[in-house]
Amino acid sequence: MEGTIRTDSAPAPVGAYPHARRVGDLLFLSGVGPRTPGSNAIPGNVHDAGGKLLAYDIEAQCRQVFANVRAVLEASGARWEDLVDVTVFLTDMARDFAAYNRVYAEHFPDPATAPCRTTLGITALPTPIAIELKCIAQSKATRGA
Ligand SMILES: N/C(=C\C=C\C(=O)O)C(=O)O
Repeated sequence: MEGTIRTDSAPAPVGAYPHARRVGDLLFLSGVGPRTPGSNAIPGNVHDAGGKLLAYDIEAQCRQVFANVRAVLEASGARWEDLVDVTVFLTDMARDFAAYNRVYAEHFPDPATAPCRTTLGITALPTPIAIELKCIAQSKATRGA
């Protein structure tokens, strides 16, 4: 079955898009960052009294963004192992690649079964986050939405 997926288990979209869309046996996820579902808080972010971002924790953001991807997959009836392609956007490649790469490997310990991956450095993301993931999974509609 084809259609869109939206779930309260992942951070609310910041625009006019669903969390995911199924087309045949493929599931396309919208870009998702490390906002906490419900509160929208970004784990590890430190702000001054005026709300200016003073510091962030890339490891905490990585762990939350992977949790958010998992939540969208599960809401779609898919599993972590169904991921086939992951595009990762980092706002500061020089500062964050090593920590991100380490946490990534914890989540995909075996390269033989891991999804394809592409990592890009970009100048900005729509929310005050340092990482965003764009994922495609293969998952039969019979397993879920
Ligand atoms: N996917 C988009 C933004 C996601 C932001 C976030 O999860 O914090 C978009 O604007 O296309």
